Amino acid sequence: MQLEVIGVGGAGGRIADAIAAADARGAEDGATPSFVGTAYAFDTDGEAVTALESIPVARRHRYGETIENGLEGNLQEGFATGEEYADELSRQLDAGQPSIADAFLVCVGLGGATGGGTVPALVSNFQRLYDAPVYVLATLPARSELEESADDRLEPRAGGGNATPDREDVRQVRPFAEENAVRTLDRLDGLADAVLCFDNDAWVRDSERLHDVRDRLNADLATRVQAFFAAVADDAGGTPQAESVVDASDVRRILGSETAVATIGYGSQQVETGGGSRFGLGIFASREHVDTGEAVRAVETVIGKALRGRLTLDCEPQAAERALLLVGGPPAWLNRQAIADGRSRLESETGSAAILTGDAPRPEGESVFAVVVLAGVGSTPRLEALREGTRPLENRRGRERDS
Ligand SMILES: Nc1nc2c(ncn2[C@@H]2O[C@H](COP(=O)(O)OP(=O)(O)OP(=O)(O)O)[C@@H](O)[C@H]2O)c(=O)[nH]1
Repeated sequence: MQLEVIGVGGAGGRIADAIAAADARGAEDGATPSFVGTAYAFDTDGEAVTALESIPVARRHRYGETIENGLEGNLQEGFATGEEYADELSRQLDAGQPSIADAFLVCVGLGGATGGGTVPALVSNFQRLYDAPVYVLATLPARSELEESADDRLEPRAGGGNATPDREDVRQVRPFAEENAVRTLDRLDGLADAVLCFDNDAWVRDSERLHDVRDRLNADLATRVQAFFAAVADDAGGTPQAESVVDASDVRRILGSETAVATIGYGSQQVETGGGSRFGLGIFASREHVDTGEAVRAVETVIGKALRGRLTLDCEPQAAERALLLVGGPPAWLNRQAIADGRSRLESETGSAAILTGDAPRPEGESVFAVVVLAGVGSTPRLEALREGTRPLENRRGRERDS
């Protein structure tokens, strides 16, 4: 499946960059089919786009030249900027092949103003211009961002003890991040076909600051995005030897077109492939004999990890209206019965009959993996808490407006 990947704002750009990097690595070592058509990064912050590594410079676009260093959390300004620049940004996609994309994946960190402000107008434009679905990949803010910690205040500065926070530190404290996130989600309602969520709060450990670990988080997220979309067949002939092919229209059915929230689970395990891989010997891996019991255990293990490990957004499987299971790896390891059992397990854990299963043979692969996509998960505890946390403020504003 081919995606146009568009990162907007600081987080969006970095996540799109991490996805582009994963795609390039997969294509280079021949283990994973490429799934990124063209990747773009759009930001009001010139420094942030300059710092990217994998998206070609010509596909990075700084907009809003009069805005000096990003919008620093002012979402109202963000929405106005988004409306103003959506056409300019949409035109950037003419450099790629948007008309043949199977879908658009718009990446954004909810909580800021640039990405959260621009993405609704951009998604609306894409819906008008193209037939393919527009999925939003959105991070939810970490609670630790909401206020400055004592550590931040006391942290010694290089060159001698000045506790005045620099610009980067100031931007790590986002008191309105949750409120902004909810407002952007509300704006996306009815515009995006689906919203794939990644909850920063659940992925940052207590002792860590998001800023310090964001590359790790982005790489983890990119791994999941790649495992999912690269396992979906292209129109151009399907995944080689897949017994059960899932294509872009199946993904469309699972993710839906009504801005359903989706979450991704992932598990992988290295397996013995008889030494073949990079140098074209991988074909032997697909032919070699693999002990059936071992193959069954590997498939069961990765499906268990995908279902019971950490999801990109925590939820109970039974909250899902629809679900997709993709199992990939060296063909000899893809035990059909174990995959069928995984499907039954997914059916019973979600209680949903709307389940699709596919396999993704990777002759050059050295691990077995499973991706579970739970879609239509509704209001998860985390999303509810976000909305609850921001409600008093909204009510207060409502009352202020009314008075
Ligand atoms: N996973 C992840 N989350 C990030 C990253 N950077 C920022 N975030 C999250 O995304 C939210 C928005 O931050 P940015 O994307 O930098 O903000 P922006 O859209 O550029 O908007 P302004 O800085 O307000 O102009 C933050 O509140 C964080 O929760 C990142 O690299 N990875």
